[in-house]
Amino acid sequence: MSTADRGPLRLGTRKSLMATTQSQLVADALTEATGHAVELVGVTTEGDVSKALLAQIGGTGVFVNALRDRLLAGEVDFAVHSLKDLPTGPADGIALAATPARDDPRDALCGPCKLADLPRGARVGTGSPRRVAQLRALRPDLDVVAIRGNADTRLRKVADGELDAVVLAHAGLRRIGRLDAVAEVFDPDQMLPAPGQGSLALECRADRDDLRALLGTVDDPMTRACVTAERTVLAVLEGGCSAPVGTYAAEVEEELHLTAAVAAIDGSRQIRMSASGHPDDAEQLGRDLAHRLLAQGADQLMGERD
Ligand SMILES: NCc1[nH]cc(CCC(=O)O)c1CC(=O)O
Repeated sequence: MSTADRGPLRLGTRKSLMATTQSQLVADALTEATGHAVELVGVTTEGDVSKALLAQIGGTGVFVNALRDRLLAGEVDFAVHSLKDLPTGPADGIALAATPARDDPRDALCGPCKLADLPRGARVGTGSPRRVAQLRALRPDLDVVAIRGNADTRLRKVADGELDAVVLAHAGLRRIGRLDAVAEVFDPDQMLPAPGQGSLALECRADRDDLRALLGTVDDPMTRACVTAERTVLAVLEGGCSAPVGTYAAEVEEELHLTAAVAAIDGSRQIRMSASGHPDDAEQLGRDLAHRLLAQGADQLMGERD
């Protein structure tokens, strides 16, 4: 039976506002491009129910595995993930069918003022070692507090006065309609985003060639090149989404320009490097840059915890 005979395509998604919003965006783009109706199927993942800090429950895969299980069981046709939540390793039987055009990949400070204007010792919340390390490098005096929960919950801690500010992904804030909370968008020179941040991933079963072709209609090749370079850095450094690794790849005069940094969690040191190459060589570009970081002592920096 071909895809066209099955009725609406079933899109597996997490149930948070951010997830359903980005899934609906993809659904609409697919319907527009192919004429196929798409229906959202909400799935609860381990990352949605666990109260542990992401770094403690292992990070990689907690938002993703339940969706992949539904794909493999044939209960949904494809899934939409935030690409930065996807582990870098391949998943058996699963294909990355498309990476749509990327949203703003940068991090944003949400609070009453810009980072430089926060008072000494201000309490700033984030659960990500990458953001912790870079915040401490920028403002060693801050009290950086570990938090988790969805973006709305984190913003509420600022509104309630429990925290002075939080750092969140600009793309996610836009998707939940909360750009009003943004006081400052960090330039990648100040804070390098997580590999794949701001980008979405469409996955389906690897044996569904019909679906792979259909989903490929919303793929953006330059986004794929950028996130491939970024995620290859992370893979070579053997870090998950909770590693203190920041990356940023973008098209500059038809070349792919990649910057990556590894930071000590206490903010005391950072190793940062850049490289350029052809977008077709994105993986090689990422691999070479990661090896240059390792040659400068990146693995030792990442091993340090406080
Ligand atoms: N860690 C959870 C997560 N996964 C994707 C996003 C934001 C949206 C994106 O990067 O595409 C977020 C929230 C955040 O980091 O602020």
